[in-house]
Order: sequence, then structure tokens, then C-alpha cells
Amino acid sequence: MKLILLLLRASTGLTALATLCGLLTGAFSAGMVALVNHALASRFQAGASTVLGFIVLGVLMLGMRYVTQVLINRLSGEVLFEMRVQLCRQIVAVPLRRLEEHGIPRVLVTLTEDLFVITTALGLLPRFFVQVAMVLGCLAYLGRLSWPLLLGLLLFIGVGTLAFRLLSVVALKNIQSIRELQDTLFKQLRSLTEGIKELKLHLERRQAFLQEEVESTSRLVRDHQLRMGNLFAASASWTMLLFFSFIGVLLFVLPGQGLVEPEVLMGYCVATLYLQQPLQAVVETVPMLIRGEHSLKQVQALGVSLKAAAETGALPLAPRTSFSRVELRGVTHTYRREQEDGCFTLGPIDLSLQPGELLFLVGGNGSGKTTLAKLLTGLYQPESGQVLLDGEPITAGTQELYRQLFSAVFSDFHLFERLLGLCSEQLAPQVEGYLARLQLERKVRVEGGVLSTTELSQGQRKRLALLTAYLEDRPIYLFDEWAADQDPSFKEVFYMELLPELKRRGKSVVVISHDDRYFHVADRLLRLDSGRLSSAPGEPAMHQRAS
Ligand SMILES: Nc1ncnc2c1ncn2[C@@H]1O[C@H](COP(=O)(O)OP(=O)(O)OP(=O)(O)O)[C@@H](O)[C@H]1O
Repeated sequence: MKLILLLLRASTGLTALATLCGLLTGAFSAGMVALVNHALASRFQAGASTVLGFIVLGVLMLGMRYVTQVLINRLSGEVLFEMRVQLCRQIVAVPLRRLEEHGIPRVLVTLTEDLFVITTALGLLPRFFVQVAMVLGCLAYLGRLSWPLLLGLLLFIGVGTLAFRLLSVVALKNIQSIRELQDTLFKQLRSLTEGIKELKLHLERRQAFLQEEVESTSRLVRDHQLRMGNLFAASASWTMLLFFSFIGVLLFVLPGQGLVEPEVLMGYCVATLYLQQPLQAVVETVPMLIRGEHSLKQVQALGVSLKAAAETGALPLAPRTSFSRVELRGVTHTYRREQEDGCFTLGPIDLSLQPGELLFLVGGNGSGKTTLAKLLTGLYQPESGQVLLDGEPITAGTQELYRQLFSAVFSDFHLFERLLGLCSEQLAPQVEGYLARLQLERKVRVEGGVLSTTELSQGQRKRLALLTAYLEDRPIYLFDEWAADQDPSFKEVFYMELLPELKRRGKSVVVISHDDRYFHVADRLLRLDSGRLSSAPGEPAMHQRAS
């Protein structure tokens, strides 16, 4: 079982210890059955030694059971912690484009649903482990009482297990379907939260969304889950039916045959009835463990595919604080669409960037500006062509170092509530100054590196993103339609004060903009048209230095 292998990998020593404790629990359990049988056989005339044995065995059995569960709990907690952290590390290490292709909903299902199922399965494992040990202990005792009868019991259990296995295979197909549906459901739930305003404002859209999307997918998930639950319930009942048939044979068939001594038969009845509780618990736990195994496979598959795609370069010890020249030579990128004929190709792009330069990148919607920004900042790797830093081509090994040259605010930026990775104490005076310049001093405070609020207007949130970029103090700045949400007076501040000031500080600044009123501020203006770059002759204040 993969779940147990996972525990073994986490700590062979602890797993071995837990197994030993589990086996001892089983042995004490078997001893308890033997003792109960002995007490019954003596027709309630048991001596003091039997009473003492009962107390000692009871304490040992419960104590060992507790230790086994504590050990497995500890192991499974450790495994889950490692899995979560590792998966998050792998996600961050994967090239952005690969992650976009993989599909964010799929990653989310794995990070939430699958990890939840594994947590539940691992949580059941200690109990499962102890119950299995008790079953084994009881079987060993039954074997000591009568081997032929044990073989009979095993035959019954074997037939039950076989049927259980067959039904499980069918149930597993349902699990796979449920997973695929859950990917879809996640997409729809994202639309629900992100599109709540559009849904509230339009009754027909809301009804269509709820009925045709959420309800229909949820119904399919419900039906598959119901089918799976019923299959598992049927297989568990079938196993228990066989078990009770065996008890029926013991009680009503064998006594008349004279094949087995009455004491043995009575011992068997008591032990088999005792066995029923752990056996039932095992049978009921198995479906959840199967689901856990399936989810674990998904997590591992995602982990493997992410690992295979992960960037391999070593992490730089310290980011570079300066550069002489960044160049893109013949760089291209293509978005391939599986379901559509068309695909979008950017490039080949030739472009260079120097310190203290203010470059505007302009062009119509969908012309490729953001894609070029992602290539320039090292978020996408070029399909062909090269990116060079100070004449040296960027390789997989230097990609991470290269990216640390940039501070960027993309149009779909994310605002973290803490100034992560920035030494907040030393920066406190600067933060206050920047907040005042960004006209946010009365809205936001930063205490201990935490923003007092991010519940702001979109324009104000963008100013906070700009604050973070200022604090990063990298040699190259990139703003993707940053000013689009700013009021006219702050647009003026941005283009006429903030950008020239960054330039004066020797920063290289790339601005993606549609604000043609301010194009004259640029040292260089490059225009993208259907993925092709051209310097824009005739644009105001353009310096003829295309690359
Ligand atoms: N993640 C993606 N997957 C597939 N195709 C994409 C993706 N992102 C962008 N595209 C395609 O690439 C083209 C260029 O997109 P890009 O975002 O670079 O344009 P843009 O110039 O920044 O547009 P806008 O001014 O509207 O922001 C678009 O036509 C779009 O169809």
C-alpha cells in the first residue's frame, strides 16, 4: 500500500516500532480472547491468577494500542507536513508557462481536495493498523484452536475479499470521474466568487450559471459519489454476510456432525464474535484508504510532473544590484491552442535595455505586450533566440539570478498582506515616505512588516504594489498598464514625477501603456503589432535607438 510505503519512507525506525507495537496489541488481544474463553470454559469459577491475567492483559492491550496510534499519528502528521511543503515548493519552482498549461484548477484540486482526502485516510490509518493487528492476533489464536476451522474461516473471508476487490475496481472508476468533475467544479466555483457582481446584476445569467453549470456538475459529482458509496457499502455488507454465515455454520451445522469438539466450537464462536468488531472496522475503513491511495497517486503524479519541469538552477545567494545591458536576440514565444486552429506567436524580438533608460511598450489589445514582458523578466523561457545579460546568455542555471534583476507590477498583480522577504525594520522610515508620496498615509499603516489593510480601491491597491516594488529596489522596473486605474492627477504624478525619478536613480524602466498623452516622456517607444515589434517612427519624443 502506497500510504504505508509513505510512512516507511518518512521514518523506517518509527514505522518498524509502530508495527511492533501493533503486533503486540494483536498478541495481547488474542491473549484476551484466550483468557475469556478459558474463563467461560471454567464456568465462571476462574481463580485469582485468571483475574490478574485479565487485568494485566487489558492494561497491556490498551496501553499498546494507545502507543501504536500515537506513533502512527506522529508519522502521518510528519508525512502530511512534508507533502504540503514540498508540493508548494515544487509549484513555485515550475516555469510559469508550464503551470498555466497544466491548469490552475487542477493544481487547486490537488492542493485542497486531494490533500484533505489523504489527511483523512492517514488519520484513519492508526485505527486501521490496530484493528488489523487485532484481527491477525485473533486468527493466530483461532489457528491454535483448530487449523481446519481456521482454513474454513479464511476461505469465507477470501471469497468476501475477492468480491470486495471486484466492486472496488468499479468504485475506483467512479473516483476518477469524480476527480475530473471536481476540476470543472473548481473552475465554476472560481467564476462564482470572481464573477459575483456580474451574477448578481443579471438574473438570467445567474439562473443559467447556477442551473446549467454549478447544479449540473454538482449533480454529477453527487451521483458518482452515491454510486461509489453504495458499491462500497454493498461490498462491506457482502463481506460481513459471509462472516455471519460462517458463525451460522459454527452454531447450527457443525455441532450435529461430531467433527469438532464442543469446547473448540464454543471457543471459536466467542473468538469469531470478538473478531467481528475489528474486521468490520477494517472493512469500513478500506474505502477511505482506497480514496486516499488514489489521491496520493494524484499528488505524486503532480509532484513528479512538476519536479520534471522544475527549474534546476541553483538559488543565487544575493541578487545583483546592477547590470550594463540586457538583450533579447531573435526571441520567440508561441501559445498553442489545442481546440482552436489559430495560435499566437510573438517575435522574433530584438531588443536591448540599459540602465537609466525609460522605455515605453505600446500596442493594441492582444498584440503581445504582456507576453513580451514575461519573456523580458525571465518568467517565460524563449522558444527560440536568446536573452543575454551583459553579453552572457541566460541558461537554466542563471535564470533565477536573472529574474532577481526585476521589480514588476503586472496588470493581474497580487498584493501580499506582509512585506515578505523585505527587512521591514530597516525599511520603516522609507515606507512612511513612500506611503506619503503615494497619498496612502491616511489609509494604510505598515507595522512589523504587515500592511494594516488591503481592503482598498483597485487604484490604491496598485499604489501599494508600487510601494513593494520601490522597496525591492531592483535595477529594472516593469509596469504593465500600472496607470490604467489611477485618477488623472495621480497619472500625472506617475508619468511626470515617479518614472523620471526612477530613471534619475539609474533604474531601467519598461512601461506598458495606452496613455498616449504621456508617450513623450519615454526615451524610446516600441510598438507591438500582432506579436511583431517595431520602433514607432513619428511618435513624439522617440529616440531612434530601436535596439
Ligand atoms: N495564457 C495564455 N494562453 C494562451 N494564449 C494566451 C495566453 N495569454 C495570452 N495569450 C494570447 O496571446 C496574445 C497576446 O496576449 P498578451 O496578453 O501578451 O497581449 P497584450 O498586448 O498584453 O494585451 P492587452 O493590452 O489586452 O493586455 C493574445 O492574443 C492571447 O490570445
